[in-house]
Amino acid sequence: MRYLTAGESHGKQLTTIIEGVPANMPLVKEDINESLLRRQKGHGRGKRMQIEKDLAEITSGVRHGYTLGSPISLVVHNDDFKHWEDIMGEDPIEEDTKVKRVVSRPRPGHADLNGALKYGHRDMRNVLERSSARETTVRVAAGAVAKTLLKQLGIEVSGYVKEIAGIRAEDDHSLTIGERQANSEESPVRVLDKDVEQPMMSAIDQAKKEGDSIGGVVEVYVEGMPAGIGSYVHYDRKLDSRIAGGVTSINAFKGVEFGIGFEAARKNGSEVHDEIIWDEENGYHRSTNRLGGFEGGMTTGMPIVVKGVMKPIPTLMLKPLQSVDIETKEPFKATVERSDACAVPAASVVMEHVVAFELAKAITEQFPSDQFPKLQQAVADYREEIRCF
Ligand SMILES: Cc1cc2nc3c(=O)[nH]c(=O)nc-3n(C[C@H](O)[C@H](O)[C@H](O)COP(=O)(O)O)c2cc1C
Ligand SMILES: C=C(O[C@@H]1CC(C(=O)O)=C[C@@H](OP(=O)(O)O)[C@H]1O)C(=O)O
Repeated sequence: MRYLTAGESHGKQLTTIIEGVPANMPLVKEDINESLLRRQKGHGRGKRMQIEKDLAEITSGVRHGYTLGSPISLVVHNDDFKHWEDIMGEDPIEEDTKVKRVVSRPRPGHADLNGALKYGHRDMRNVLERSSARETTVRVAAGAVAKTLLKQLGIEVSGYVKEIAGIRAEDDHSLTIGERQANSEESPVRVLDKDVEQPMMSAIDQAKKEGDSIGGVVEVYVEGMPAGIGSYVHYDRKLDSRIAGGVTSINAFKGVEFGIGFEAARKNGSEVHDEIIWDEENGYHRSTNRLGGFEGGMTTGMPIVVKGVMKPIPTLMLKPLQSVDIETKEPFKATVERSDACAVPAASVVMEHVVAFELAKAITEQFPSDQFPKLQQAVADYREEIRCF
């Protein structure tokens, strides 16, 4: 499976084309829209989310509720486009109108300056429209298709917030994945630990009041992946590496950890690795899951636990950072009309879907996947084979 996305933040629409989804898999647009709605929620979002109501239109690849095996294309319209039609339209405009609207002031922390240098855009709107995290809408839509596939193979993926502005949620290891999903859905900051919900919300409100922004850490938890998915034989088939690449490709994500992550650097080997045990009912498994479900680029069959760190939002409402106008070379301090103060809760939904896509991709590479019922059978057979191995 693979996908591409197209679309600008204030353009007409966002599009994704997903290739490689097996034929005859049940898929309805409600599966996708539920995910899109979840991404829009979360305390700390700015005014844009009040304008948009993200809904996916399936424009190809699905017929009567089943996939065809042909590319699936999904479209999400930007409701904000109506306010930007004259700026974002495709038709040529008068030269003097154009000059007045040029964005010549790169925002620190964004793609603006580097993108302008690379593509030669003197109007940095040409960069910022595409580099915006608005694109994560259709990444979530593609991930929702992946989640639908995984769910029907008994694999569940859940994303939630672990930390905002240094306030950390305690992990209750007894929580099932169903409880993780339900609890995060109920929380305005998508956190499982109720004790930190209010402090996190207050930290977001404080940052908003000060016109500043905050970041955090999100976690994705996966249950039901059989052992041995991915590969050790080549760098580009290692599944943990693909997941890490996917996670750091999300706007504002700066790092990834599996299991105890960076903490492993401060521990002895005896405190890091997971001992192997076996019993008749479950086959091979581990007494601990400190490595977060991966060894040698492959799943161990234990839950996958992966964290991503999101930097604070770069656009600051009342504390604009210094930059340089590329036309005048004069320094300036950027003023803005709107921005999110914290998008960590929304980003946990994005990461959930990005991880789901990598997992579905790995599964469809490893098993025959032209026809969904055959894929289901192959995965079931493999589960039995490794249980008895
Ligand atoms: C869900 C989500 C919402 C975001 N909202 C904003 C925002 O309102 N304002 C902003 O300046 N950056 C926002 N960002 C972050 C920027 O898109 C990102 O920092 C920028 O594109 C530069 O990319 P980089 O941080 O990965 O280098 C958001 C990111 C995500 C994942
Ligand atoms: C539109 C979304 O997020 C946007 C991501 C974003 C950025 O710079 O990344 C900037 C803001 O856009 P605007 O300037 O239009 O207010 C966010 O609202 C979204 O998540 O759907």
